[in-house]
Amino acid sequence: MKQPHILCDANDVGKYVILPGDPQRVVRAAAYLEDCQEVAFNREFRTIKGYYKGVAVTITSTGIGGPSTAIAVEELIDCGAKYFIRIGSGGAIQWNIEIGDLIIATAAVREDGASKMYVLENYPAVADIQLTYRILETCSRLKYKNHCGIIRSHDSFYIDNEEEIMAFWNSKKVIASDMETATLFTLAQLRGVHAASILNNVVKYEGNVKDGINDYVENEAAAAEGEKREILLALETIYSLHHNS
Ligand SMILES: O=P(O)(O)O[C@H]1O[C@H](CO)[C@@H](O)[C@H]1O
Ligand SMILES: O=c1cc[nH]c(=O)[nH]1
Repeated sequence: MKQPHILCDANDVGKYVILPGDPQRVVRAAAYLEDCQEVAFNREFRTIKGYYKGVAVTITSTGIGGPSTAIAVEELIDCGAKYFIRIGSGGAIQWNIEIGDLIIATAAVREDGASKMYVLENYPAVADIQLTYRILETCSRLKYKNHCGIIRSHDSFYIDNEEEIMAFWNSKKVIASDMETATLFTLAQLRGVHAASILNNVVKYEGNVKDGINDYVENEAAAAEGEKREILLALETIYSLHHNS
């Protein structure tokens, strides 16, 4: 039976799933797969399947935010998915993180609404330790610069008191923001599947949040390189997992 939102069934989805937010990132990731085909594209949920060095991989976009991520993850689990690696974009909140650097989340502050519908706020949103460790090992083998730590997942991209919030989380040593990881981690723990999250940093501040942000710096080439790296890191991790577990 096809799932109502992702429009996939068990024949379309493998054990290993990569989760970008953006449906266009699915298309860019397809370039790294062999025998790749689009399985479905409904609303924000675009799914492709193919092989990376002979290992079956599914890639599904979650759209932006917790609600659509929860829908995608629930339906993918129903189709048989067991391992999830988010490949997102994020905004650094520590100033040593450059555009295109990879951020590997150990846990996420639950500022999302979706995970709160599942379980109390004091339940932690933590990454799967073994999967995350394998990502870190793969990252050092590929010699990709990375920052590993706690991130925060929020629900509102545009807010009035953003600098205040950034300064607060900066002081708590939280390293980046995104909008999906907390929902993914919470749900994966509750459903007994494995989840990890890699973000490509797309934001660098001019000035310092504590003294006032002057501007955001953009660097499209570095951001594109970061995206390429997070795709390859996820694929190489899956390959390593498949052959060594
Ligand atoms: O690029 P993706 O994976 O969508 O991730 C980030 O980008 C979106 C905001 O622009 C949010 O979904 C945020 O988490
Ligand atoms: O600053 C950013 C950039 C990407 N995604 C976010 O949630 N925040």
